Amino acid sequence: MSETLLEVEDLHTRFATREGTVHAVEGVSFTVDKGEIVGVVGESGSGKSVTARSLIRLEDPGYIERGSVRFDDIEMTDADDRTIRRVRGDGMAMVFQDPMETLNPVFSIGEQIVESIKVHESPEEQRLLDYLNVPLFSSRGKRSQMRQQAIDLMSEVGIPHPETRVSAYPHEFSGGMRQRAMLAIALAREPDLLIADEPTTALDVTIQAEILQRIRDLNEELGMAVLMITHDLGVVAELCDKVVVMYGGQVMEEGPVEEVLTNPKHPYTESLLGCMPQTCDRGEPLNVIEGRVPSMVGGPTGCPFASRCWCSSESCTTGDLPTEQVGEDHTSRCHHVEELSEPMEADQ
Ligand SMILES: Nc1ncnc2c1ncn2[C@@H]1O[C@H](COP(=O)(O)OP(=O)(O)OP(=O)(O)O)[C@@H](O)[C@H]1O
Repeated sequence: MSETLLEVEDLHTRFATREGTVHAVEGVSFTVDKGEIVGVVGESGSGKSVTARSLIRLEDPGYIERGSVRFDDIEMTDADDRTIRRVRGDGMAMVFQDPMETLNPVFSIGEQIVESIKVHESPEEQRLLDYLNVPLFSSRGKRSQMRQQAIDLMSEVGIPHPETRVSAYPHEFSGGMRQRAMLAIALAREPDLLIADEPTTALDVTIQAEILQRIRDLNEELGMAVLMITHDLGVVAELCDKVVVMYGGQVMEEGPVEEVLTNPKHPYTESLLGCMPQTCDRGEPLNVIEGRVPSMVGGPTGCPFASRCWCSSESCTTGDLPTEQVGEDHTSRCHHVEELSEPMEADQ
């Protein structure tokens, strides 16, 4: 039986703004099992990044209002700084869309990977010795061993000539190489869960495919679970075991990838599928979902997708959404699941 690694339950994350309270994450629940690859998909502004950041307690300037994030039996929502640091040291690691958010321009890539190895090997000691201004690994042997580890990690993520590039600085790397370097920094912590927030969005398709392949290899070789945040259902289809479809800060549909993509049970998922280049006619403009993502100020009333949905009714504009069990491990939060189309034929 699969073992749950991460359990998110009824998570609410808010931002206090001048316009009012932004309900960025509104009662999100899902799980990630050990070794599983889960995709979180949705349009821009649907709450994917804020959800991901809340898991690893990087929600600031937002705040978690309520709900639970249990990682390997640790409750993250009220964990102290030491516990959070320990989890970030070797439990959950995050890769961001913009590598410059993580990479420090004044240190070489190699130094930054070594720093990550140190944090993984000894998160508590590191902190104390940093405070005392004493280097943790002072012996020459240990230093060269870690440098070699950094080179191995760079080679692992597909950086060519790692022996020379270990001394290079972030500005000397291309976008794709920076993304790989960031992956190496995250992997140095040997995380049980890698959270990857749109790690390939800014890259061209060939490099995107290579990085996704690396992530899949690492998942298979190391048994590392992955939470892949993306707006691209193609990435989900290629990489993930399970998918969580988000809209308006809420989970609209969740289930095994093959099942959700061939037999969607939420109009929003159907709409997203209809916008994939693969489902549009050649030479024709891509489909778009009419209307706009709703403002999240003040929180939702009814289904956030109601104003853009072809099958919405009065019941959709008020009250809470039902969670309908539509298959084994497959749920949809829609009043009209029965009205949605039949499963697609395999040859379609
Ligand atoms: N610092 C902030 N202050 C106020 N609101 C914020 C802040 N960060 C995010 N939000 C709001 O939270 C909501 C969810 O944003 P989030 O970045 O999680 O969406 P997303 O699905 O990840 O989109 P994208 O794919 O563009 O990153 C949006 O309405 C956004 O405007």
